[in-house]
Amino acid sequence: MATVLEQGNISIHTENIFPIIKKWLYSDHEIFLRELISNGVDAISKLNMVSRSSEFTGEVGEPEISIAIDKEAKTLSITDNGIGMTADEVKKYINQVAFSSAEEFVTKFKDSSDENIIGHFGLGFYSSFMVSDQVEIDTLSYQEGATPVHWSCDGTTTFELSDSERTERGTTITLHLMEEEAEYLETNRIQQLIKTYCDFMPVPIKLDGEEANRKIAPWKQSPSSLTDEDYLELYRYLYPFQEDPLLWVHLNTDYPFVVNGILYFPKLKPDVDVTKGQIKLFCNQVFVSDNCEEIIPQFLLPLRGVVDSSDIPLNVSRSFLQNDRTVRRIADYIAKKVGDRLKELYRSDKAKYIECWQDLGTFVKFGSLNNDKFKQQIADFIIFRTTNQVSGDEPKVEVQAAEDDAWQSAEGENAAADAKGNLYTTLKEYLERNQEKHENRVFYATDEVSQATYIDLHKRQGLEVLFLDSFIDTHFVPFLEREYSDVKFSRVDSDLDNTLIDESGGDIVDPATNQTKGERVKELFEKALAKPKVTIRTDALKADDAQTAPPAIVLLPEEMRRMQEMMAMMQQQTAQFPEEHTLLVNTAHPLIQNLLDMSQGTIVQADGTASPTTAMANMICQHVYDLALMAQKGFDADGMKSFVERSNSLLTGLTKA
Ligand SMILES: Nc1ncnc2c1ncn2[C@@H]1O[C@H](COP(=O)(O)OP(=O)(O)OP(=O)(O)O)[C@@H](O)[C@H]1O
Repeated sequence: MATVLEQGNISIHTENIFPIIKKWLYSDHEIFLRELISNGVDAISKLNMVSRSSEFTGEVGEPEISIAIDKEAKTLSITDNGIGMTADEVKKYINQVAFSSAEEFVTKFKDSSDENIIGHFGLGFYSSFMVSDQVEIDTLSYQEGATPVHWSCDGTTTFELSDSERTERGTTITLHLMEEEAEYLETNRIQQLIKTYCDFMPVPIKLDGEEANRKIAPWKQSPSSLTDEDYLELYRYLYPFQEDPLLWVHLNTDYPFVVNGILYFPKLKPDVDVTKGQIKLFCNQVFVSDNCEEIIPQFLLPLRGVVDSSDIPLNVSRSFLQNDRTVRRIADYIAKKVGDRLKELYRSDKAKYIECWQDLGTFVKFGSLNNDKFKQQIADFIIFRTTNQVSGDEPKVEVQAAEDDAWQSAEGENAAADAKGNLYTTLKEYLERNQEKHENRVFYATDEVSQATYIDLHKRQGLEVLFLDSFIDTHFVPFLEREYSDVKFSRVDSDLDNTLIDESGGDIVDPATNQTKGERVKELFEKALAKPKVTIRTDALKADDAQTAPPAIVLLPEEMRRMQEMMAMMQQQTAQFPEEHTLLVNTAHPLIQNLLDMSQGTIVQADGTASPTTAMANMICQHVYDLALMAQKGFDADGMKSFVERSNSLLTGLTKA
């Protein structure tokens, strides 16, 4: 073991460290006002504590902090009618940097009050030297027989303590502002600082005799004492000119840490940068910062509102915060409360839940992708718009008031409708409902317009389709597949389910050609299209009336399409329509039958060119293909050009006498 040569205390040279404290302790000069007003509020809280403990029997009076500007003398003064200081206390707490009275005080009076003390580090007062050449304190303690004290310091390590003329209990701090800090002699500037930092402090702050702060912090009140209007009013005040929020969560806990706050779910605007938090961080009603990024879990950043906690260490580096155990537990607590609120809304007012789903959905999905605990908490409350219909011509479910269960469709199934009559379901309900028809298989659509033909095809055969059509769903489908590993998710335009195919007719071999109908159609299209990358598949699609199913549809194999989408996303491009795809020709459609009949009559002419009928049949094949592409929005500019040209020549051919 090494021998200890010497032990001792590390010393600090005040002359060297003092300029650092004054200059670098806080990044913004303007926070000096927040620190001095906080000290005033603390002094008033302390007086309340003392008076409740019966140590002080005098008149407490109306608490007040007043700010006065003297432009001529270039001074700014902050006066409170709080506890004041004796000469000894000034020596103890002011002359000793980094020595706060808070701990001593709270320990001594812990039984007599629930007041919060803001300052704890014993540094805030010295921020006044960031903007002043000289600072004076004029103070009179509440203690009986106390004499008023005057303290003055010009920013060096020497001070002066003398008697004062003061007659009223409390403290006045007078700052002699530096030349370059003259902005703090402007009433507007001070007003703005009070609004920013001290608006919700519980004591009236008077500037030029007028009260300049709101005083009431609704998040510190009990939720039962607040009306919806109170919550909305606070939101409108904090975020003016914004649409009203969808709903809110009131955070309110004292143990094992103190957190109060109100978080609002805003309507998500596409132009809002969700990586930049808009939640305001407070500590004992004092505004600290406009971003809570280190404290709030990332997926909650789109939320707005207030988080107020005296347990978040504010004077440490922000990156350190993320690793702080209490901060992590606070973050978990907030996430859980948000999940609870959604769960509660889902259970108590589904109509509203659905109404908000457009915005909530993105948020919930983002949260599920990013936070495991939240995912587990919310899993059963993720809903999807569905094609599931109320049977027959019965009217669709009306959105109902909370007391009625809007989830119940006319059929008594678990689905609910929004104001437009669109029905919603959870995945669990979908799987249960469709267990017999297609167990562990989910059909989904990502674009109601371009996939309309396919959706219709599924609907007509009684197959339920879910809409996964928001931008986040590209990531959400693979996530669902991981979560429900035994369930297969197929987009409506990928491989068709067997239930959509009519196998009753069989495909009989025609003795004349020795080919089945399917084989003949395939050959016809392969020749006409001459596109080796397009696979021709033939099937008879089920339909009540053969005309209602399309003559052909384009299918994009699920895996291949996803791969392409992913590549496009990585290259930050929009996915192109894949060259490789399948054209399913519906052999049950009369048009295809006609086409086959027509092509049978074709003969190769003596000069080797195709007869007019062959040319027409080719054109129709191409046209059928283009129509299928069109239904899929799979056209490019060249495709559109040749489609128009061909349409014109087809019509010309048809109109020829
Ligand atoms: N207006 C005041 N009235 C009475 N006491 C005061 C006043 N201002 C400061 N003090 C005393 O001086 C001490 C040091 O104040 P300072 O602002 O430096 O630190 P703090 O408020 O304790 O902590 P923090 O650095 O977190 O603000 C306080 O703890 C308090 O005892």
